[in-house]
Amino acid sequence: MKRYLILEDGTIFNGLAFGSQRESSGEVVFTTSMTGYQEVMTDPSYCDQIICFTYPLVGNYGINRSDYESIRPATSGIIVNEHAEFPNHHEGMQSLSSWLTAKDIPGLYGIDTRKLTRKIRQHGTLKGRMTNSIENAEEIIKNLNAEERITNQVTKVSTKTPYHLPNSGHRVVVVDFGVKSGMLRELSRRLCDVIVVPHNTSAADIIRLQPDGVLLSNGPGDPKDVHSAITMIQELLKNNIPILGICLGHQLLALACGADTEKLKFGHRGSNHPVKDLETGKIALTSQNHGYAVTEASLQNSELVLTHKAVNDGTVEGLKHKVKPAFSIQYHPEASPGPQDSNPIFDDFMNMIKTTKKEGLMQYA
Ligand SMILES: NC(=O)CC[C@H](N)C(=O)O
Repeated sequence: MKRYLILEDGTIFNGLAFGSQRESSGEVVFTTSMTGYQEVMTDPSYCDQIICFTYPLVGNYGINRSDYESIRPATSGIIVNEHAEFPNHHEGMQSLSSWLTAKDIPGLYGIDTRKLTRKIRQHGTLKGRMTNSIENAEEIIKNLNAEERITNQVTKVSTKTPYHLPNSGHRVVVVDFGVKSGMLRELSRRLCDVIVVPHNTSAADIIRLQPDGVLLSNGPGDPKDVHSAITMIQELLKNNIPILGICLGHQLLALACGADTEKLKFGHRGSNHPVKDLETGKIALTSQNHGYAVTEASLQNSELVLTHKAVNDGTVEGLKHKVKPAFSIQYHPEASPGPQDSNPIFDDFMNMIKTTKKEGLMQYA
């Protein structure tokens, strides 16, 4: 069956359908990850986005039990050059195509994904619609241009109720803005007693749980949509609760500390983004998925210090608080998918918790 991608600038890509028959719209973004498509598709930060994979063949090892980053994928659709109909891997449970059908996610294949990627790089991310016919293309293009930006995706993907992953170590409250399972896995590996709470939980409710530390998770959309998080974070800082912010969590920590964020032209999505640690001069290859970034110039008026920078475009990748036990990074130390270079970030968080506990700085009232 034919399927089309119609972009807001009027471009139409003709391809073929796989997965769900449903038509859908979203912000069209590209990822340069060469493997790890299951982790990418199930990362809640892709909510309401259509993901174009630049790697030409996707699906060759199928879908398995262990690579989920969330149970309910939130992506609006995927675009590949070619998908493997007959995957081959000992852990593979089903093909990409049958999984997309089961999850009601539309797929488009057989288009020149290099051309689409170049277009996004030149123009910036574009709104698009995956359709099964182009009869109404003009109207669709008009609607795409008239549509407001999608907002408040965090409310769609955050847990509605708190849940507990009991263990014997530090108690870490994870504020779920769309958390990837990889972050929970990394905390559990370090024996943390994890309590995951909804995105709009107040500081008072978090403090009542007597956390040794708080992780502000990744999540979809514009950080400026997540108003309730700002006062929550400011209160936690006042009480000296150790904080690690990752991706959206990093952007929210920045907003709470007086810095600003901006939308990047086409963002960073992939598993090969070099990031420089400004203290050590070392470069790590990192996994990334973000469309917004903290504005470097805005750090002047904030309580934060720049710690990491992207090597490719010089944007802000890491921050730490001048006096409070809090730091944050824009990339993904849990990888999933991607290189493990930054995994010690979770150990840095554990050490910050230990020091703050030893100094008896946390206030729970
Ligand atoms: N992965 C994330 O947390 C992404 C953060 C934010 N939604 C952005 O696109 O920049």
